[in-house]
Amino acid sequence: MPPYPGRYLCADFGVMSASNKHHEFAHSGSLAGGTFPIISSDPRGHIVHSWSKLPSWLEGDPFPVPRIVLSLLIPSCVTVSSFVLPNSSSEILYSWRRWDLLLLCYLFTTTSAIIWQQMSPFEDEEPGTSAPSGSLRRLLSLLTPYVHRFVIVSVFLILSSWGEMALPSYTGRMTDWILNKEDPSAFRTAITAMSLITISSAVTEFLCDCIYNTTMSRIHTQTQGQVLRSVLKQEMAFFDTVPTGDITSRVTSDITAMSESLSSDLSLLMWYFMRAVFLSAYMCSLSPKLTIFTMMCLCVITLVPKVSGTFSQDLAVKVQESLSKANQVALETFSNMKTVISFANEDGESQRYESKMYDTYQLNKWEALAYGFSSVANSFSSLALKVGILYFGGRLVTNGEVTGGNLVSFVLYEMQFTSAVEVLLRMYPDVRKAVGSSEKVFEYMDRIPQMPKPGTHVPHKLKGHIQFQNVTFSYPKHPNIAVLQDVSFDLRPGEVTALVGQCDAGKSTVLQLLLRFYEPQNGKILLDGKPIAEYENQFYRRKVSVVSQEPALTSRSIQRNIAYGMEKVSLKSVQDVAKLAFAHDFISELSNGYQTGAGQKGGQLSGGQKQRVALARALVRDPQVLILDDATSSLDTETELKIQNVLYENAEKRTVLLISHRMNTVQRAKHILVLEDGQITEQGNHDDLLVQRGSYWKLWNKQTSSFQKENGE
Ligand SMILES: Nc1ncnc2c1ncn2[C@@H]1O[C@H](COP(=O)(O)OP(=O)(O)OP(=O)(O)O)[C@@H](O)[C@H]1O
Repeated sequence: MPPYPGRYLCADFGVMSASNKHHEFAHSGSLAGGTFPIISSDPRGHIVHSWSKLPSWLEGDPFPVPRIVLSLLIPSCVTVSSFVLPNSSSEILYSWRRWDLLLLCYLFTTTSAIIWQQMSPFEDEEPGTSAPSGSLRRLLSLLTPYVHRFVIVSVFLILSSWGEMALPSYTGRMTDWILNKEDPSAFRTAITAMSLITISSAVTEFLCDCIYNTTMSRIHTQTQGQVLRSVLKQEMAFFDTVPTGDITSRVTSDITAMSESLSSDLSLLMWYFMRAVFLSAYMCSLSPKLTIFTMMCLCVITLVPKVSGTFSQDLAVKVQESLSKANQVALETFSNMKTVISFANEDGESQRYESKMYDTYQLNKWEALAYGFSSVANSFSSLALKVGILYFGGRLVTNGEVTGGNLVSFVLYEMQFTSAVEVLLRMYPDVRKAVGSSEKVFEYMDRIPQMPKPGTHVPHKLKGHIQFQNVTFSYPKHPNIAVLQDVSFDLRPGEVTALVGQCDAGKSTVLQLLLRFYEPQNGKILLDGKPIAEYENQFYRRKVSVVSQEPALTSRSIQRNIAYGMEKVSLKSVQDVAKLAFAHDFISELSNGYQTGAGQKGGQLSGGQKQRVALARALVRDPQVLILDDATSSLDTETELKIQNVLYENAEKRTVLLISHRMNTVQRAKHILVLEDGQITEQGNHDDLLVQRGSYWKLWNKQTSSFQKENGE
């Protein structure tokens, strides 16, 4: 099935079919063992896949595997010996004195125990990671909405796989007819039937491929959108702790690897599983003994890819992590190009990138080695299987247990089956690798944001009265450092309140809490008497607007930057707010006016221009609460004064919080809060605070004296 044709040209067997049956076998083995996933989330929001390892009647048994293996020992030995030593089944029960048989039994027991151990699923120690089989099931769950299409695909799949059995079946029959010198017309009929069935099989395969691939493309697109949506819903702490390179790599390359696995590997899995079912059924009808022997050999050789696959999957995860670290360096460098150039650190950044890439190269070498090793190991085990099957098949022929024609058919089926296994063994590590890629994607997709449930409150009228009540907060990255301690204050409607303090006092943190980027550990933040978390998100973000010191603009037109996040805003409204923010004049002078692109991160505008565009962007929403975090720091004194006038003159319309380092911008504020080491130490108006001769007085004196010095007064 495209994009992987699903047929392999084997030198010795001609065109052979491949199968993913082994993969399915391994997982159905774990199901047979009574395992099933339990999905829950830990307190940090990570999805945890845990596994109930054994059925309830076996839980609490400290030695379940040896016990089960020992109980199966004698029947297993009898079964094996019936193949190896014909007519000795009963004899073996009384032959424990024979060292060779005893050795054979223990050899079988050990092998069974190892197989059992290997097939039991992994337990998740790490929160947020899912077991490989869990990921596979999760991959399959993506297909659920398209179940009706898969029903059609399955029907075509069955018909096509069944049709493929015609060639070996009719070849066997023709052999019998030739050997028995039967009617030549029967020979012609057989050839016609065989051709018709094979052509029908090819047509159904084509239809199956078309439906399957269109469905898969749709699933790919949807998954990519789902992951991005899920990432965008995460709380700010997630973006603080997870590097941007990591997130980008998950949303782009990991999803591509995962969808490739869905479209090629999963298609192979389905296709060849069905084929293997038909092959084994036909083989069983011809010689049950030889079929059982083939299956038993398959059980043993599945160990090889299982072991090598686990190793290369671990390596694949490490390579991905290492690559994402290198990407992070490149991303950081490109986004800070001006800093890199101004400090002439191009070589330093190149070296940093090269050193990360060197780490990836080292891991890649191990990965290549592991891949080579697994290929060789798979080839050897496949060779051993072929020899074994030919040996026992030959014995059955000489014993006369199957007819000549049936033997030919059986050998043809068997060759398809073994070559399918051979291809499967070769691709098994790749499948594991793809499943490995999907683990992190699902980790992001299933991550529950650590935020309270979104609120629904949408009042008709909002006054804009903000209250901080005994708020204590530390950033998730440093949970032991309280950035705000027991902070209480009011931002009253119709007033400009200023927040001042030394660097690192926690001023911007107040803003971040107001914007609901983080949740305080203690205390409440209320808007008109209701906790801010109870307000509907869109409504809240429209009513509470912020302009920061370094506003982030996007690479779209200035008009669209001002109207960012709003659906229908006329050019006239945009121009009106731009005039209020004293941005209209400079925008009109640009080559394309409001349609001029702002450049990446607003890079084509100066710091002051960016701040004015950001102010217009906040004002266009007509917010009830406006927060300015050093928002005019890059403006010249004259423009800053003009903007201040606008704010103070329109103060009665809304609640304004002014965070500033420049003391001259805050002195007109009705209420001034002084923040020191995360605590409000003084509050009042400018004159009251100067009289107190406290921290505010010191800050004021410091700035005015340095201003006087600068002006030579
Ligand atoms: N995302 C974050 N994760 C961890 N710690 C942070 C984070 N943001 C700020 N901090 C820390 O919180 C403290 C207060 O920072 P904040 O930015 O609120 O101070 P500020 O008063 O606004 O400083 P400035 O005036 O220099 O902007 C600082 O020690 C800072 O290192």
